[in-house]
Amino acid sequence: MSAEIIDGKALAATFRGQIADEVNQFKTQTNVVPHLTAVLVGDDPASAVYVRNKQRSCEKAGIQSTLQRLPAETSEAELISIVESLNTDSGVHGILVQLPLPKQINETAILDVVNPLKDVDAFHPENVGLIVQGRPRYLPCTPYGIQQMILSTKMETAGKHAVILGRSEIVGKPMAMLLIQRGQGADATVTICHSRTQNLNEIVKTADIIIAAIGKPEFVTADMVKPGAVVIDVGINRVNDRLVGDVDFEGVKKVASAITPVPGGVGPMTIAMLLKNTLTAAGIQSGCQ
Ligand SMILES: NC(=O)C1=CN([C@@H]2O[C@H](COP(=O)(O)OP(=O)(O)OC[C@H]3O[C@@H](n4cnc5c(N)ncnc54)[C@H](OP(=O)(O)O)[C@@H]3O)[C@@H](O)[C@H]2O)C=CC1
Ligand SMILES: Nc1nc(=O)c2c([nH]1)NC[C@@H]1CN(c3ccc(C(=O)N[C@@H](CCC(=O)O)C(=O)O)cc3)C=[N+]21
Ligand SMILES: [Mg+2]
Repeated sequence: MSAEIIDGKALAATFRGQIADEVNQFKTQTNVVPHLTAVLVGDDPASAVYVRNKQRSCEKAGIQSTLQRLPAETSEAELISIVESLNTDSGVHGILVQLPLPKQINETAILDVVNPLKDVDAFHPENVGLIVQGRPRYLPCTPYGIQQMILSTKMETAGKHAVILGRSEIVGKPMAMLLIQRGQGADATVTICHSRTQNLNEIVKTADIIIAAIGKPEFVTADMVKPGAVVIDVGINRVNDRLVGDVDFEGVKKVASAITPVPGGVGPMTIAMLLKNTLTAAGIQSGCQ
C-alpha cells in the first residue's frame, strides 16, 4: 500500500485561479488594485524561498506586490517606523513581516504595531483573539492551507486525533485553533507536542492526523506513524542544497493513507491563502465587506 500524495501544487493552482477571477471582479468594481508589501530583514533560507514564490504568484493573480529588503543589522526602532509608514499608506492593503527576525529585534514588538486590518498573516493579537473565539477576520495562511488540503482528502476530521509537532505562533498554535473549531475540516481532538514533550513517539503513534512543523529534516519516521494516518509535512529545510521536509517521505508514504510532499505540498497552499487574505484586506479597506 502506498499513500495518496496530496498535490499541494495542483490544489494551490486551482485556488489561485479562483482568486485571480475574484481579483479581476474586484478591480472592475472598485478601481482598486490589491497591494501586498512584504518586509524581509536579513536573509533566512525559508523566507527566501517564500519571497520568491510569493512575488510570482501575486503578479499572476493581478495583485501588486512590493518587497522591502532591509539589512540584517536593522534596529527594532527602524523596523517599527517602516511598519508604521506602511500602516498609514492607503495604497498598501496587506503587510507581511517575514519571520524569523534577527536577534536584536523583538518579534512581538513588531507584530503588535502592524495595523490589524492589514495583518494578512493574522499574527496581531487582535486577529489571534478573533481566531481563538471562532470569528476570524483573517485565517493564518499555513494552517488555513493545511485545512484545505485535509478537506481535499475527503477524510472525516470530526472526533479524530490530530497531533501537531511544534507550538510556534505561525504554525503549531494557530493550527490547533483551527482544528478544534466546530465544523467542516475541524471538530478534531488535538494534541500539541514540542521539544519538552515526554513520550513523543508514543503520542504521535496514536494520531489519525499528523502535522509536522518543527524544522527538523525527516524527523517523523515510518515507525512513528499509525497505519492509515494522514501526514502533513510543513517543514522547509535545506539539506545539501535540496529542500526536505520534517517527514521521511519515502518511509512514511508506505504506512500513511495520505501524505504531502516537500516541495509541492504545504508551501504553495500557504501562498494561495496569502493571496486570498490580501484580496480580503483590500475589500475591508475599500469598504466592500
Ligand atoms: N511551508 C510553509 O508554508 C511553512 C513552512 N515553515 C517551516 O516549518 C518548520 C517549522 O516552522 P516554525 O513553526 O516557524 O518553527 P519554530 O522554529 O518557530 O518552532 C519549532 C517548534 O518545534 C518544536 N521542536 C523543535 N525540535 C523538536 C523536537 N525534537 N521534538 C519536538 N518538538 C520540537 C519547538 O519546540 P519548543 O517550542 O519547545 O522550542 C517549536 O515549538 C520550519 O521548517 C519552517 O521553515 C514555516 C512556516 C510556513
Ligand atoms: N510572516 C511570515 N509568514 C509566513 O508565512 C512565513 C514567514 N514569515 N517566514 C518563512 C515561512 C516559510 N514560509 C514558506 C511559504 C511557502 C513556501 C513555498 O512556496 N515552498 C515551495 C518551494 C518550492 C521551491 O521554490 O523549491 C514548496 O514547498 O513547494 C516556503 C516557505 C512561509 N513563512
Ligand atoms: Mg528574534
